[in-house]
Amino acid sequence: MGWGNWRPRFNFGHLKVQSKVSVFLTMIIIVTYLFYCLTGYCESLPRPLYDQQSLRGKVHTVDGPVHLSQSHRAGAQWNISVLRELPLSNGLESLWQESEDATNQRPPGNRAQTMESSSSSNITVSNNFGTKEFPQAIIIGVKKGGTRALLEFLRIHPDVRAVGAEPHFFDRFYDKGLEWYRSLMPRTLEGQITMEKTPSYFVTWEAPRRVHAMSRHTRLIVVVRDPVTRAVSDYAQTLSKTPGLPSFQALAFKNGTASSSSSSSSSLRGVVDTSWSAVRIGVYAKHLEAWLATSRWGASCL
Ligand SMILES: Nc1ncnc2c1ncn2[C@@H]1O[C@H](COP(=O)(O)OS(=O)(=O)O)[C@@H](OP(=O)(O)O)[C@H]1O
Repeated sequence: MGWGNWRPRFNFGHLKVQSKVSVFLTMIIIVTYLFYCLTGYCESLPRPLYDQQSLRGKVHTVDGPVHLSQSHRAGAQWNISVLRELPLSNGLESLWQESEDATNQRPPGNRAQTMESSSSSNITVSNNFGTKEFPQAIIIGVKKGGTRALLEFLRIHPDVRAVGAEPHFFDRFYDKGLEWYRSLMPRTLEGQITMEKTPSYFVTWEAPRRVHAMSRHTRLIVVVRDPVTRAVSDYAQTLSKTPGLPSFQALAFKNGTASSSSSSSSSLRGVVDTSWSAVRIGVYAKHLEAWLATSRWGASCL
C-alpha cells in the first residue's frame, strides 16, 4: 500500500515539472510575439515631418555639407540617424508628392484625391503636417539666369520648402485666385519658409502690383546673367523647340545684321532689336524699375 501510494505521487510531481516547463515556454513565445507586434506597430507610426525633410536634404547634398544655423545643428545630427532607419522610397515619394501637385497644376480638389490615394496605398508617412502658406520669397527672374539651380540649392536647407514646378500665378493664372495659388504650396511648419520661382514674373508688367497685393512683405530674388549670354541661352532653348527659327543674328538686329556698313541705305543696320523677347528680357534696368517703383521693395529687393 505504501509503495502504491508513493508511485502515483511521484508521477504527479513529474507531470507538474513538465507543465511548468511548457508554461514557461508558452510565456516566452507570447512575450516574443508581443515584442515583435509592438516593434512592428511602432515602425508603422507616422514620422515627424522634420524627419522626412532631412531625407530631402540628404538626397540633394551631394557636393558638401549644408551650413545650418546653430539652432538646427542638433536636429540635423538627429535626422541623419533617422535616415538610416527609414526606407528611402516611402519618404521620398511622399516628400515629392506636394511638388508633383504643383507640377501638374492641379486644382485643390484633385490635390485632396492625391492625398487620399497615398494613404490608401499604405504609404505610412503623413503629409498632413503644417499649413500651406503664401511664399515669403519668390525668385522672380531672370529667365535663363540660373533660377532653377538657385532654387534647388536653397531648398536643400530643411527650413526652405519650395514648389517644384513654376506656378506662373502672377502672369498666366492670376484669374484662378489667391486660394488656388496657396493650394499649390507645400506644407510648412512654423519657422519654415515657402518659396517658388517663376522667371517670367520679372518681365510681366502686372506682376509687381499683384505680388504686392498678396503681401508687401514678400522677398524678391532676381538672378541676373550677362544679357548676351542669357539671350543666346534663351535662343538655344527656343530653337530646340522650333526648328527652322531664323538665326540669332537675324533676330537680334534690326534688318537682320550687325554690320553697320556706311554704304548701307538702311540706318537701322547694327541696331539691336529690343522688341525681340530674348533681347528685351535682358534690359534688366527697365524691368527692375517697375519692381522698385512698388514702394517697399525699393529697400528690400535682394
Ligand atoms: N550655378 C550656375 N551658374 C551659372 N549658370 C548656371 C548655373 N546653374 C545653371 N546655370 C545655367 O542657367 C541656365 C538655366 O537657367 P534657368 O534655370 O533660370 O532657366 S529657366 O529660365 O528656368 O528655363 C542654363 O544656361 P545654358 O546652359 O546656357 O542654357 C544653365 O546652364
